[in-house]
Amino acid sequence: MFEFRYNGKLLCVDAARDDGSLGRLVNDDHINPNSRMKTIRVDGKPHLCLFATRSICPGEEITYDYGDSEWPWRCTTLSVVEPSTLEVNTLSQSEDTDVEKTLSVVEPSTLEVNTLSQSEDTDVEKLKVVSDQSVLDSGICAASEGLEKVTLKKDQLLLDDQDCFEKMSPVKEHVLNEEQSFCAPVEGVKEVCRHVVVTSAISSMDKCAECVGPVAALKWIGLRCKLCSSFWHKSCYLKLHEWNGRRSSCMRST
Ligand SMILES: C[S@@+](CC[C@H](N)C(=O)[O-])C[C@H]1O[C@@H](n2cnc3c(N)ncnc32)[C@H](O)[C@@H]1O
Repeated sequence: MFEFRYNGKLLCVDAARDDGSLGRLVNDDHINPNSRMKTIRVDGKPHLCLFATRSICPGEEITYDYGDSEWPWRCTTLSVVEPSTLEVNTLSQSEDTDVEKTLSVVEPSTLEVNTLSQSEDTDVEKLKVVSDQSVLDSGICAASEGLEKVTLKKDQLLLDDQDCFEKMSPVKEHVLNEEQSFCAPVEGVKEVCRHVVVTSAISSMDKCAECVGPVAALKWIGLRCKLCSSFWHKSCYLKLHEWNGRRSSCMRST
C-alpha cells in the first residue's frame, strides 16, 4: 500500500496481490526506514520509485514509510513521549544494587522500547536489555557493563492505539547487541548478530528459525528481526532466550 498525491488527488496503490514485481514486497517502517518512495512523472504517467536514504547492508530488509494512515501493524511498536521521566536502572553484574539514572533523550521518537519480560505488576513493565544508539548517545553506556534493566510505567508511553496495547503480548521488540553478550563466548557459536524483533504477519513460506515450523497455508503471526529478516514463533524466541540464559540470545549455534 502506498498513498501519494498526484495532480491534486490522493491516490493509493494496493500492492497486496502478487504481480511478479519486487517493489510490492517492500514493507512499511515509519520509524527507521532505509528508503523513500518518490512519485516521478514519466511520459505523463506517475511512477513510484524507491530510493535508498542510507546504506543498506546485504540481507537487511528494505523498508519505507507507507504514509501517515493508521496502518494496523503499527500499533505493535511503542514510542516514548516523555523521555525525561524514563528511568533506566543499571544492574551491575558484580553488585546487585540498582542504580537509578534519569535518561534524557533528545529525539523521543527514535527511542524504541524493547521488551523482554513483563512483571506480574500490571502497572509496571520491566524491560531487560537494550540500549540502542540513542541511549548510548545520551551518555548512559551501560551495555558493555552488564545487564541493563529499564523500568517504564505504562502511563509514560504513548501508544498509537491504546486498545492494541491491551492486546499486546509482553514481547514487542527486543534488541541485543554485541556489547550485551554478557558472558564468555560459547563453543559452537558461529555468528553473533543484533536482532531487532517486531511482531509481524509472516508469510507461510517463511519458517521459524528455531523449530522450522509452522506448516501453514496462510500467514502466521510471529516475530521478525528487522535487520536479518529471521522469523520465530514468539514462544520459540522466548524459549531460546531462556535456554541461552546468561549469554546473549542473539547467538546462533552451529
Ligand atoms: C506491499 S505489501 C508488502 C509485502 C507483504 N509483506 C507480502 O509479503 O506480500 C503490503 C502488505 O504487507 C504487510 N505489511 C507491510 N508492512 C508491514 C509491517 N511493518 N508489519 C506487518 N505487516 C506489514 C501488510 O499486510 C500490507 O498490506
